[in-house]
Amino acid sequence: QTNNPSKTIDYVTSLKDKLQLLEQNGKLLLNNYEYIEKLQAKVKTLQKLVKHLQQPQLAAKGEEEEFLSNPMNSLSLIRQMHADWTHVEKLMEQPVGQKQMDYIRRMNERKPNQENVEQALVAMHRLASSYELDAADIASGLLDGMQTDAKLSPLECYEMGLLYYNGSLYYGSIEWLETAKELMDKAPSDVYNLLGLTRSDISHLLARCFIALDKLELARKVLLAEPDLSSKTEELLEYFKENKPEEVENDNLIAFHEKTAQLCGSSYKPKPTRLLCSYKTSGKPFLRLAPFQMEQISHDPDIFVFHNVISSIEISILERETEAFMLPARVLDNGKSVLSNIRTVSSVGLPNKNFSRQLNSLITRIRRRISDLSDLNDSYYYLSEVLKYGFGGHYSFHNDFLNSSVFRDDRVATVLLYLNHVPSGGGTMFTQLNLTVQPEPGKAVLWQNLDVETFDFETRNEHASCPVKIGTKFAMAQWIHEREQMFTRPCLKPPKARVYPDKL
Ligand SMILES: O=C(O)CCC(=O)C(=O)O
Ligand SMILES: [Fe+2]
Repeated sequence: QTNNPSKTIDYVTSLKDKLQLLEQNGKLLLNNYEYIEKLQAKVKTLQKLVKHLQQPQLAAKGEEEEFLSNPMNSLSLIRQMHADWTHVEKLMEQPVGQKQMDYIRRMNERKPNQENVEQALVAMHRLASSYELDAADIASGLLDGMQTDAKLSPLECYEMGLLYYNGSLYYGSIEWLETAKELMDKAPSDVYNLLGLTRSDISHLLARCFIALDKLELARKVLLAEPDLSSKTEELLEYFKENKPEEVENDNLIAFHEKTAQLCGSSYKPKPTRLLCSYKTSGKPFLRLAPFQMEQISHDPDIFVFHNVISSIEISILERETEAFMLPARVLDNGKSVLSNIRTVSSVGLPNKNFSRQLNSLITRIRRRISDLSDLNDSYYYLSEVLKYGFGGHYSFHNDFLNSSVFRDDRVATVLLYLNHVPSGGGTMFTQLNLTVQPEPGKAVLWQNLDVETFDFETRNEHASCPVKIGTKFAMAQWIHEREQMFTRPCLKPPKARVYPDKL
């Protein structure tokens, strides 16, 4: 399916993987229509036969003796009883839809697994918790003030409730379970039953949440209101009390920066500034020919935004050619790169020897442009990354400096280049500056990770990627290192705050 064998399926981020799911669902549907047709054909044949075999019954009704005294009727009945029912039996025994059954079994291997579902549930949790959204709103398609025509069914709401229950977050669980119940009551359907969820399953778990919170009366009320459970209420309560769930901490359900809703949410408005927009023509000589539109969005620390840094053709080449190489991104933890729920994005490091020459040379051109706009020197052996965030995808607040004795050559600045429009969410928020930059294709934002003069850590530029609400976020990050600046930007004062351990 892809030209990179190590590519893992990512249903949350990758549109391609999601499209494939939709396609598979379509194929399963067709397969099932075929199965239903086969079943119907069998039913029809059986009906025809049975109707035929009903004839003696109809003819004899009320006049059985007279009917049987007629030799033709007797012969017919004897023959029919001997032979015809055997045919019916044979027909009944004939298997139906084997081919379709084999198909659905074969498709099992390609279905999302429990882990995939959990990832999607956690992504939804990230949206709910960072944007302070209600379960009922989300379920009805309302995402942070934006009404969409998508909805959740009681089945998904129940799964959310279960996720929180298993992470010992009982209030969260109760909210989702109550939503599941309301949805079920509003539009009752035996489909939910057939798919394995009954109203009493929900009440059951709800009561367990109340017991875990020592709210016995509420638990009793829930059980008494459930026809299937009411007679067993006291018994169940006893059992739940004796078998309270263990306290479990699920790292995936971490709390978010308290400013996320304010800085990333739909009500965020940038503060008016007196800062200027201009064309950047100074610096590298090439800028006199092709200046960048530049906006200063923060002063002390200085943060700049540049427009039209990359063309839509270049963006589509980047997108098309990097897709197959994207893998869940890692963060540095004590010098080691590890997977972590503080950064949920797919990425690929650049340049990459597996890329085509065309792509690598495009990346070199983009990096030269980044170097031009930032007045900083870059070198190909420093990392940059193409990033793709799916729904709920985020990067928790952090600084980009490495502060590690292993990497003494620290990151002096970051340029983040946005490659698409994100319909909702996905901004870059500067948590201490109360500032959020919203992605737009071709827009770049430049901030310093080290103080311009002292090369000390610029902690005020702590930032985060807002969880994506709708759509995906596609971007490229370029971290620029201090060593390359050695001859153009001498360190005026030695960094004071940077204390590295003596030994590597
Ligand atoms: O995607 C963003 O907005 C921020 C990304 C970022 O901070 C990083 O990758 O270091
Ligand atoms: Fe960062």
